Amino acid sequence: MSTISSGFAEQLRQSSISDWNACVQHRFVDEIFAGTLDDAVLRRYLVQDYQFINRFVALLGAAIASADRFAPRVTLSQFAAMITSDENTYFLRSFDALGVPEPERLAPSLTPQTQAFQQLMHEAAQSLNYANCIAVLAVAEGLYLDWADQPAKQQLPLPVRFEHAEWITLHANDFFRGFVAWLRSELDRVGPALSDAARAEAAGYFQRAVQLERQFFDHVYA
Ligand SMILES: Cc1ncc(C[n+]2csc(CCO)c2C)c(N)n1
Repeated sequence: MSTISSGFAEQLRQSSISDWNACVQHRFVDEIFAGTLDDAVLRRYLVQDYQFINRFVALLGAAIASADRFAPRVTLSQFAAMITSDENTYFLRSFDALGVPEPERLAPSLTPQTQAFQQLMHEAAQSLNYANCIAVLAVAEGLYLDWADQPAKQQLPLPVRFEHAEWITLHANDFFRGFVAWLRSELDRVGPALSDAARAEAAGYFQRAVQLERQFFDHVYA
């Protein structure tokens, strides 16, 4: 790694900076803040995104299992409890508002982009390697914090519809800020102790995740 002035988390982000910024500045982000997102786009996005949660919770479980000490197990368990309760209702209420029928909520046909992301989360979980798991979590969470919590966007009034407004506030709040800061501090903590090969492996997971995030945003417009 070339940067000496920053920790492992920031080195990883810099290694994917063009895809990272493309996500933060994506058309989807501008449109959800403006409240102008096309319902068909939002619907494709939410239907596919809802299929994340299953593998995502399994990935959290693998991070809990592979952590090197008790404190991170507690933090990750508390986060798992939150996302398996509060977040679920946003999807269900949005599906009601958008008229998404039951089969499409529960078992939609998965796009290649969704399948690729599921596969990545599955591989990271199966590796039972804490740095790999945290690298993928740091993208899935950190990128969402960075698009939702931009200072310039926070000046704007929230969009009127809850489907837009709550998807922003779910990812721009103090609890989520704290969790993302903790994920980054975990990467900084464990990164320096890794072998070069293990650090490269974790970096590979991180970079693949950022690429897939970008493709996921793009593909709901296709
Ligand atoms: C493609 C895609 N990438 C990341 C997230 C963000 N995310 C996934 S699970 C989770 C935890 C609960 O908020 C968060 C923030 C997403 N929704 N969709």
